[in-house]
Amino acid sequence: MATTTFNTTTAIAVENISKQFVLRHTRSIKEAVVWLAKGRKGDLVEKFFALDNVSIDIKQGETVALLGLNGSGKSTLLKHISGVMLPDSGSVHTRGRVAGLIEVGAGFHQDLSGRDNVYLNGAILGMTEEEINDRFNSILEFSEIGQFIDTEVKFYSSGMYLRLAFSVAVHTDPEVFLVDEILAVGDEPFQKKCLKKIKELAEAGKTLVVVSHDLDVVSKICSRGILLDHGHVVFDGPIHEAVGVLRGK
Ligand SMILES: Nc1ncnc2c1ncn2[C@@H]1O[C@H](COP(=O)(O)OP(=O)(O)OP(=O)(O)O)[C@@H](O)[C@H]1O
Repeated sequence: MATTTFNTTTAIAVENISKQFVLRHTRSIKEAVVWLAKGRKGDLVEKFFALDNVSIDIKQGETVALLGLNGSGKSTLLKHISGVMLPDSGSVHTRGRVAGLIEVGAGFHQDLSGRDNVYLNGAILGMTEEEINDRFNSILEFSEIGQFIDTEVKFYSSGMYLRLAFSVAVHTDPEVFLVDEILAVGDEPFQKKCLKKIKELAEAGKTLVVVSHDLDVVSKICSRGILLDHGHVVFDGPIHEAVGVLRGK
């Protein structure tokens, strides 16, 4: 059994986590009747491991890419690191403020304006009202939302959500920054701006965990690659080697 110790240089310690989900597929009435007739023996629902005994130790200031084919468990692992999902077994410890973009619109209230959502989202991410007041103009400027800041966010496009959510997240001054594939909904100039900001965070010694299928981009911003396959870590090492393994080289 792998063990990770949470020492002073550790930013994220994932220890032996497992997560099972129900394999959702429809059952025929016949299958349900047979199951009932047999006295409800066995499981009518099938489960599978989205993460199977995963352990990772990420040091402060490391830039890490979670790689793998569709459904390999990358987003599930990132959600465990962010704390929005809890493991069935094992534990996750993080040091300092964790922020980032896991799902577009998460932490946003549909009926509130962009402005109110900046305060709501900022508070969820651990900023005080004063901190948000001080940074509000900078948040608005980075997002380029302009006059739409007072529009209810239910009328925002997915790119506008992303702009505001990313802008709030980077302004929380996080120790650990997490980014899922969602940058993809931004237009090219905004994506470039986000990547520049992500690089700045890395250069400032922040810890970065990125989920992406864009192997060229992750090769530029990350130094370590963790490759997942069916919920298992199958490779953990330098990014260029990880990309090579994934590409079958
Ligand atoms: N809430 C959920 N309930 C049931 N199954 C889920 C849930 N979330 C994820 N899964 C399943 O867990 C597996 C891993 O999903 P995950 O989103 O972590 O993969 P991924 O590596 O990020 O994939 P992709 O590259 O396609 O985004 C998939 O089979 C997915 O269908």
